[in-house]
Amino acid sequence: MDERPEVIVVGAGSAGSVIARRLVDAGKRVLLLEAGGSDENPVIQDPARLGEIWHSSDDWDYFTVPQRHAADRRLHLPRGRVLGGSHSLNAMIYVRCAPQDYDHWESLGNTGWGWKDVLPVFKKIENYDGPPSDLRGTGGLLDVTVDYPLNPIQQSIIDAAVESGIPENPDYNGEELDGVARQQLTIRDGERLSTWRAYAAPILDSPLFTVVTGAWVHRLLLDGTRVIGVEYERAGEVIKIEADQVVLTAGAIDSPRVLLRSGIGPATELARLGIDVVADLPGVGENLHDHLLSPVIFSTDREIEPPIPGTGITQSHLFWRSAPELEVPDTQPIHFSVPMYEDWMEGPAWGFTLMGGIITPASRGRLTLAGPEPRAGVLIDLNALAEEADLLALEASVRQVRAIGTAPALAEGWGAREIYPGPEVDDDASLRDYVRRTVITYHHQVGTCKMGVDELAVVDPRLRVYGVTGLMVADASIMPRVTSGNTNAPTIMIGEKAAEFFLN
Ligand SMILES: Cc1cc2nc3c(=O)[nH]c(=O)nc-3n(C[C@H](O)[C@H](O)[C@H](O)COP(=O)(O)OP(=O)(O)OC[C@H]3O[C@@H](n4cnc5c(N)ncnc54)[C@H](O)[C@@H]3O)c2cc1C
Repeated sequence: MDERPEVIVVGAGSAGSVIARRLVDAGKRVLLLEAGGSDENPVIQDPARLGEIWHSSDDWDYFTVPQRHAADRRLHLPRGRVLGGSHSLNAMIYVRCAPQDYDHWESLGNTGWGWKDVLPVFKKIENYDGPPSDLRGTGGLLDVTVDYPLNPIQQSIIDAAVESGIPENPDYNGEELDGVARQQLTIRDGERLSTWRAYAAPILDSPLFTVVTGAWVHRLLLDGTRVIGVEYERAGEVIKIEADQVVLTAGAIDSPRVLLRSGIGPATELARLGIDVVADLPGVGENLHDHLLSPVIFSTDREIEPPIPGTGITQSHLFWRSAPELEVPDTQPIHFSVPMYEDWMEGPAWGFTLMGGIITPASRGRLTLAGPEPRAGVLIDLNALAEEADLLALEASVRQVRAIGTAPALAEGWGAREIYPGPEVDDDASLRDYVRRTVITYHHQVGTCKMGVDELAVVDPRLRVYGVTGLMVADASIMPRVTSGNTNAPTIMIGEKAAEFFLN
């Protein structure tokens, strides 16, 4: 870019790609800085190869600190370090989540974020190929498909859930979430469709748009409390670049990381790290939370087919309330056509996995810098399963999917036999122990730069960072409370809202 950018967007992930597109469309000169590289790797584009990218150079490959309530294990937190961000390595499931989630955000003082406000944004995003509905969008940039072939085991899992008393829901993004359903996926022509591909890549020819990959932003540049640009490292060189505005879209781990390195965060902690305090914002890195899973793995009498080309290893899930009085479903089991063994597990090559899962966690953790240097790393404490309520809900979800595995469509249709937890896990205490030993992330970290009007809020309801000017944060980190379901669609919505705020 020869001319000075008007806006620097940091991170070409789910939200950043959307914001960049909308700002360029509105005539802004945008520089998009992405730490990772191209998304041309065929593993990324093939929906069936989900997971192969973990621990590769396209994964930030974060780990938590040992989790006290999860058998002292360090949980792996893959995050996309590549164009498309985590949308380049996620399961592509599109869930708008519950209307009550957004009404709750609004009730916290976040005017403009209620369901009535965000529903039109979701409709604008979508190009949905399911049955027509006033609640769904069809002209958006992001293809959302339900029109794909199901692996036979996935159809049997849906049938078994119905046999267990769970209603089938033809559109969990419609009237209500509850029920078992085939997943709606962001796939186009059999290939992953990230927001990078759907929004940003088509405007690469624009003279207003510059994308720099391999550009790892170390910190913000400030003039007093005014953000005037960023400092980034590329191929060993440290580069400073100025702009009128900076939008941080580095995700729930890296956005707070950049803020902390820039002196924006809890004053006492920054002082301890030897970082000059620019703005004392005690909420930066706090309120970290995530959805959690625990696997139930079954063997089968007959071989399960590998994924049909262009489809993935998970194609169905269900939303269920572990207590009927709950306002929204608190569990979301997800179903895989393969056995998802942990390192210490063994079993046959084919089988299937029903993951028990919780989506309204009460536990809250935090993250902070391990040291002041960019490479010092980050200490991530999810505090997984710290709250009894989370354990109870996850145990209920595991019990439910164990029962689904015994329904005729699976037990008789496939000879399904539970191998993990297995028959020896037959009472409450051993189930609790199993859940603590096997809990893993659902990959939905949020909340570390939360939006709000209280003393722990990092951004205001228009996503401007408190205490400084010229800076927005607009990604999954701003969610005050995680949505009841997968976080990609909500994050894309946040990107769209951020662009609207920026331009108006
Ligand atoms: C394995 C996995 C599976 C998932 N499955 C699903 C799913 O099926 N459905 C769903 O709804 N959600 C899913 N999620 C969650 C969803 O993908 C995320 O919530 C969403 O992508 C978050 O978007 P974001 O914009 O906040 O961050 P990201 O998409 O992670 O984008 C952040 C970007 O910023 C870049 N970046 C970070 N730091 C810097 C820096 N300092 N300088 C420059 N660039 C930087 C990163 O490389 C990245 O490209 C999954 C996540 C994972 C990891």
